[in-house]
Amino acid sequence: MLAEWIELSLEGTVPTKRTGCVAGGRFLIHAPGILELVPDTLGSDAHACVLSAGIHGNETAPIELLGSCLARFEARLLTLGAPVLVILGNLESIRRGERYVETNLNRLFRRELDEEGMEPERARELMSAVDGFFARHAQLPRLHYDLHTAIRDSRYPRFVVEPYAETTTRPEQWTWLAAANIQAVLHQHRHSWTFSHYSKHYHHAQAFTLELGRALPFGHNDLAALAPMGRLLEDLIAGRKPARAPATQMAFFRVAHELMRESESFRLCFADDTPNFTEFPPGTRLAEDDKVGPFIVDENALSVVFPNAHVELGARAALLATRVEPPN
Ligand SMILES: O=C(O)CCC(=O)N[C@@H](CCC(=O)O)C(=O)O
Ligand SMILES: [Zn+2]
Repeated sequence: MLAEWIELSLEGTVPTKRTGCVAGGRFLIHAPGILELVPDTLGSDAHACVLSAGIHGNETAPIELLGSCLARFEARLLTLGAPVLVILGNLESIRRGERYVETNLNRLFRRELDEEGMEPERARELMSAVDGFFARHAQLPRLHYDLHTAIRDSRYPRFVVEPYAETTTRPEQWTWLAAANIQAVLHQHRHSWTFSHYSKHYHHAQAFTLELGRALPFGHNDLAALAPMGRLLEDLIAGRKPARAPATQMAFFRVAHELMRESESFRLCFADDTPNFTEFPPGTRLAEDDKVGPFIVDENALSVVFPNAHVELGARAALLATRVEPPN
């Protein structure tokens, strides 16, 4: 049943059997694309884990990765030892293979949200699912990995975005991520209303957006490159202590500026296929916008992440970051 859950969710089929047994516990289907796994017994290092994918519909590798973890339950190669909320975010955009349908779901995760439409409705449903899940497992440390892939190549193909919030990231997180072959970390400098930010800001969870390579259609992903990340997910699901590696093997960056698309005239002054983390020296003209004028790199070199001139008006068109020391 679990192995088929992703397919059934994408078909829009609500299974008649919404609860049942898995190795080490049971599953509950709360709504399309929202599945909770409840263990009979907690593992020695159990966290309450939210694992989400498909917040952007064209980012398929994380969906395949979660699918292979679920399939391992069926094969009894994995035993549940922690409560896990598995989420497929934007079902209609996954069906269409598009980033979003009407608006970017990953900018809507705030409790004051008053917009109407498919994505705002889904954001409210997902926020409520996360609230209920963390309330049901309040005795456990909270964790949320929101799994994505990036539009373009990257100097660091696998990296995480650490959302901005008052809660600090526990040092062990860096060691788990390093062992999972994450190559870089980008600290956000302000609130961003993404899904991982929601769990960190409102629930004080250890939370990240994980970028796991490039966005490709189903069946074209290199899951071998994600095997260490698959092992980290399986350790979390089993409630085991994950493998560790020195945090210093990752490169750390902090966002210094955010380029916003303020008008129709906005354009980036570098090639569309410029890889993430490409560094531009002082004096480089990075963007032009009739409304706010040009953006020119001042005295410190800046690395560009997620450049996209075609975002909605008022939305983020790129993050500009500087290299920083690894946390102690
Ligand atoms: O490759 C891109 O340009 C976008 C990839 C992506 O979807 N990234 C996330 C990052 C979220 C964050 O800032 O934590 C997004 O833009 O939503
Ligand atoms: Zn994404």
